[in-house]
Amino acid sequence: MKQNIILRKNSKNVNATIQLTGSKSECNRALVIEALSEGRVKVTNVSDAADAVLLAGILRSELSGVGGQNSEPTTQNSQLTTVNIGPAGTAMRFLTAYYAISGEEVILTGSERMKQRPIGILVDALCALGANIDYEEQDGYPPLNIKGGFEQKTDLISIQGNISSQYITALLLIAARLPNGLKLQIEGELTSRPYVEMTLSMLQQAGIQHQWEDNIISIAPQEFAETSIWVEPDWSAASYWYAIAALSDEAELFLPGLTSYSLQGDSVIGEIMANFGITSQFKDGGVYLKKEPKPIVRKVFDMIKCPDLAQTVVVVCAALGHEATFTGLETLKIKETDRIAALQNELGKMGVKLIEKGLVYKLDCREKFIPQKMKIATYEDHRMAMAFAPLALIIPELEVEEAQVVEKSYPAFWTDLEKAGFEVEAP
Ligand SMILES: O=C(O)C1=C[C@@H](OP(=O)(O)O)[C@@H](O)[C@H](O)C1
Ligand SMILES: C=C(OP(=O)(O)O)C(=O)O
Repeated sequence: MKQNIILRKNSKNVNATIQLTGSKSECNRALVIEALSEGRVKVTNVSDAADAVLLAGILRSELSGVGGQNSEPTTQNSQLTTVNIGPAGTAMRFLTAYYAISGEEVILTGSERMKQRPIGILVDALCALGANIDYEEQDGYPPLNIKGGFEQKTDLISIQGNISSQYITALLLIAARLPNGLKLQIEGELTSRPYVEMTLSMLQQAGIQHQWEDNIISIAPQEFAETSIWVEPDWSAASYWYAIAALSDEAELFLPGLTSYSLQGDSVIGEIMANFGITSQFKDGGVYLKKEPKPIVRKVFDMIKCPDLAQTVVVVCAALGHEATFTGLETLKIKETDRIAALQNELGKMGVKLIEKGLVYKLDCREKFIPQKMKIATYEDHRMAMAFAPLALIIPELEVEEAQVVEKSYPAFWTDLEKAGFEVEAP
């Protein structure tokens, strides 16, 4: 279903309790751990995010011995199983490592955009370890033909750290199941570092120990523990509620289940949004957000540890006319869309420029205006839809194209906005 929606919000006050679904990142790791543990580890609070539901469908049908042959994303011709993970980047990367050691031969593919998202660094690392993987179309990109017959050639692998942390996570997830374990040497800067820490913490919850010394992470061959992993609510999803609070006159929001000790690096949104007068109070098993207006002084935001928050924070700054500078946006061009170009196009509709100067991006709000109506294109990117939606607090009629994109990580987003007093209508 492709559907545009129109958002309106009569008052600038927001008061609601919103139960967010489970973290897509945590859930995707937990599902791979569950599958690799052959059922010793159980996942609870599985996310509603479409990417996680898809991955659960694939991996849980494998667990039950069906081999996924009749499930939706998995099709079988005479010899080969094809697994299609659509737009799910983490699932693509994690399954590449998973199938590399599983012994099955599969074609692993995804959406047209997925075929433009690089995977060569991970494939090279897996092949150096002993996997047999061929490219079906373009070298360095999905679809992949992942063959059986893994024979470990080495336990020491070097990997470039600045393109995507997902390659590193994918390798760490399978490390304990490798006959000789893994020593992973990370070369250069490590982008999205909290996601690697999340992986190691979750492996630890599942009984897998590691050492991290300088730039080498080591995991010995080990058995998974008999345990369960509870998936926390999604802090990246929470960021849109912080943005709503930041653009409101008065906001009192309660997000149950979120704690200050999260595995998710995106929990830093509380600290970021404190600059915009949003307080976070952790009590009653969740977080209360409150607007306490104050002048915005922070001028520089480094997003290298939390790239998924970039669109949220850039849009809030643009809406408030706060001419901030952003760093750490290098990975945004290879996500669901080129997020830099998408931001530039859509912010341009309100006269705001996002100017690229090498690795630094500056917002120029000198020609900013607030239109009566604005139509936002979403570029098959859930975060474009959700990051721009809070603008309905300042733009009388905000149309969001292909609003179903939110399903990737937060399917209830539009109904949650209705709960908070937004009008959500078909055009
Ligand atoms: O490991 C993960 O769950 C993720 C890592 C990040 O990707 P990169 O490491 O490619 O920046 C992030 O953007 C993505 O949404 C989820
Ligand atoms: C980049 C993202 O996801 P993925 O890489 O898993 O497609 C995201 O959710 O913002």
